[in-house]
Amino acid sequence: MTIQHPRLLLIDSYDSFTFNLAALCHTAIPDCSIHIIKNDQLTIAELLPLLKSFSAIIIGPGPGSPDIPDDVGVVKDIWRLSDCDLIPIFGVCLGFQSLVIEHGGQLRRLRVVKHGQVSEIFHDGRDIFQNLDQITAVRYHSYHAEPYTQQIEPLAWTDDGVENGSVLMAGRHRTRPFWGVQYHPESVLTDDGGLHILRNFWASAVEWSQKRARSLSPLDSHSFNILGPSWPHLKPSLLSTSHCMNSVITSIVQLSGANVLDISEILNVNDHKSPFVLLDSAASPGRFSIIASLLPSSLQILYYIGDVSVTLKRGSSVCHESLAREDIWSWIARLMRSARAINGHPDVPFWGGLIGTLSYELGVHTLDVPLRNNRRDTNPHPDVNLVYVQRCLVLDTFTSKVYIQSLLPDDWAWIADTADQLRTHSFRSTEASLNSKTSVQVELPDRSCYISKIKRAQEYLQSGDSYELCLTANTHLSVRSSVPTWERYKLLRRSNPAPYSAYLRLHPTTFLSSSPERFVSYSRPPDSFCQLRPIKGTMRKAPGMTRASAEQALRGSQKEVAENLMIVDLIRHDLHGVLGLDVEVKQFCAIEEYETVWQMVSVIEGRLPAGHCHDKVGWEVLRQSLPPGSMTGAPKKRSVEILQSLEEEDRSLYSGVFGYWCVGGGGDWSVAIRSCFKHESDTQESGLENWVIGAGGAITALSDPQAEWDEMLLKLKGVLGAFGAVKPRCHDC
Ligand SMILES: C=C(O[C@@H]1C=C(C(=O)O)C=C[C@H]1O)C(=O)O
Ligand SMILES: NC(=O)CC[C@H](N)C(=O)O
Repeated sequence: MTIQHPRLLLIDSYDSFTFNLAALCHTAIPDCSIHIIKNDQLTIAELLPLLKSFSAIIIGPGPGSPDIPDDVGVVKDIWRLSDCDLIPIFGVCLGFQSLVIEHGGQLRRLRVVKHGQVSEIFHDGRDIFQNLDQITAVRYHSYHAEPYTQQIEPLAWTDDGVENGSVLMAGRHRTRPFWGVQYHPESVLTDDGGLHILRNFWASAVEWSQKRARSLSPLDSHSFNILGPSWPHLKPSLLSTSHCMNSVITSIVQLSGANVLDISEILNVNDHKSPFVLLDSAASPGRFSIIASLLPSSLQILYYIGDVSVTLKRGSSVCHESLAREDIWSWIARLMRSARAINGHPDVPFWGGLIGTLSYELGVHTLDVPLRNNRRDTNPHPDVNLVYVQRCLVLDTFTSKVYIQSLLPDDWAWIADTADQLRTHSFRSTEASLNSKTSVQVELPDRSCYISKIKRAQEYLQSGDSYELCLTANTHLSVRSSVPTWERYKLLRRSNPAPYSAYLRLHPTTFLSSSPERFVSYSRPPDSFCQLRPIKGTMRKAPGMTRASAEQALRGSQKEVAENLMIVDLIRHDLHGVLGLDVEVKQFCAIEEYETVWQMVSVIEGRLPAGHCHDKVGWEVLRQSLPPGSMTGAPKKRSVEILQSLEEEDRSLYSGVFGYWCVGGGGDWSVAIRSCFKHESDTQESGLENWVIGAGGAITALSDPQAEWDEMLLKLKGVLGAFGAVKPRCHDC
């Protein structure tokens, strides 16, 4: 066996932690290359001839049950390898359960399922636990395997006390080179039980292979074609940077007291017939606010999933450009490649570029999960709605500097004119008020129906199909009022100021946001790195509640930390999938204060390997990571399928993202929550505005249905403030 260049085959059962496991193997087994296949990609007959080119197989975790053939695919057959095909195998969670039950062990459901929980693992220091002290490790499982069989030797346990008693945590086959662990070695909170165990497995695998004089055949090109490139594989399109053709011109005005609302009004936000976009850092930790000055000729890009063309609007002129063989993501990337610009001010995150929204279903579609058949009848909103911004103002709320920027050649006259308008304007605090004639009807989700969905979600958690499900529901508002949407936004901003606030009037949709959650931001090359800031854990700001008590309630809660941990692990996987090895959790479960709630926020960062940089990398991360994990649950694909069956309507803009892609190469996209949106045809036809507000929360096995209903209402309440709507009743808010 060639130990210098080991080759691993990692079988993925559609889990959201697979790339974390690949990264751990890469660290544990120096110089190894890893090929990842799905468990239904090859039959055992197709796989067998390839095995001689691999040093070992890793069988990953996954949703479902090891005794359901569709859930494990080829894994079931792998244990039946004949002696001459034998190869060392290491199974994780679902992979381990399969190992045990295929060798005579019993599969049982845990009485109390363990998702995202840290447990002490006991072992007697033998075999793959050699040289290890007691370890703590993260568990994501609903089933466990009982090794009442001659063939499996138990190696580790945990003690769940009255909940589940002693639960098998690791074992090996007595005669064949098969090992496995029930816990997750790749989780960010697993200690030495992660890296060390894989190193020990590898040492045992090498020893076994040497004893058998097993040699490794080269991977021929035919096999390579079947398997695809090894991980980490950076897409060739990520390895070159476009040449910059365009230049940004900037002028800076120092204005004490400048506020984003006044600036928007100077830039004609009150002309409701025209599009307008504002990305507003209305609260800490937000810093820059971006206000576009759109032209009648500004390009608007609209796309509905399923369309073969993209709709391009410039004022009243509309045309359709065929996507030909491209998808919408590559089409946009190509547009931005030609728009690449230089020379903008280095302190300013946005110099011009695309601003707008991407729907939740756009991400669902990327995951290959079927959408509702009739979606276009019930959801008229575009799945992509972006405008190309050539002129904009960026307000640095920390320094009160306003950066006036243009991508148009020699646009100095507009810049000078705008600077003059700002200098002569007397800034005041623009107040919004509700028109007393406003009448609002609020159609809340039905409580008993929502609670029964929470219970159904929990059944999926019990059956091992998901570890966490972010269940949501839409609230519909019928508003008869003469309050323009801009005034409505000001009300929202006042009642629920948030770091990722936004006013996006992008016909046919108007979207108002008071989101606290950044999804992904990426800095401009050459130092491009990506940052994700998932939120899980929400606590109402009750009078007298201090940061310390919020911390105690959130960080001290096993349930809340588990919810957050699952999403952190999922996002690490999403990032490892695009960027390769360099992914790090920079902040775990910190408490942040917002206007009406405390939130628990983690920060995960990643970058391309040294020497590589590309202005498309952030876009690629976005494409591969939608919908946001915090809005789906884990494992993402199965969770999204379940949510599609539980939720009655498209989420549409809610749970998607909004933000920008700057011509300088950076970008920033926030999660579209605590937001509302409406379609312009509603108002035109009936004089009634129909607004939609989505809200929800992560359901885990530990969730109390009533508390989850209350949490959903709490999130909703922040947005209802913009409508002066009768507050929904809940026990706790
Ligand atoms: C589902 C929503 O929020 C999501 C769920 C959270 C939670 O479960 O604590 C927190 C932030 C969001 O990721 C929402 O605001 O509607
Ligand atoms: N993480 C996993 O692989 C979980 C395995 C299985 N779905 C269970 O719940 O037990």
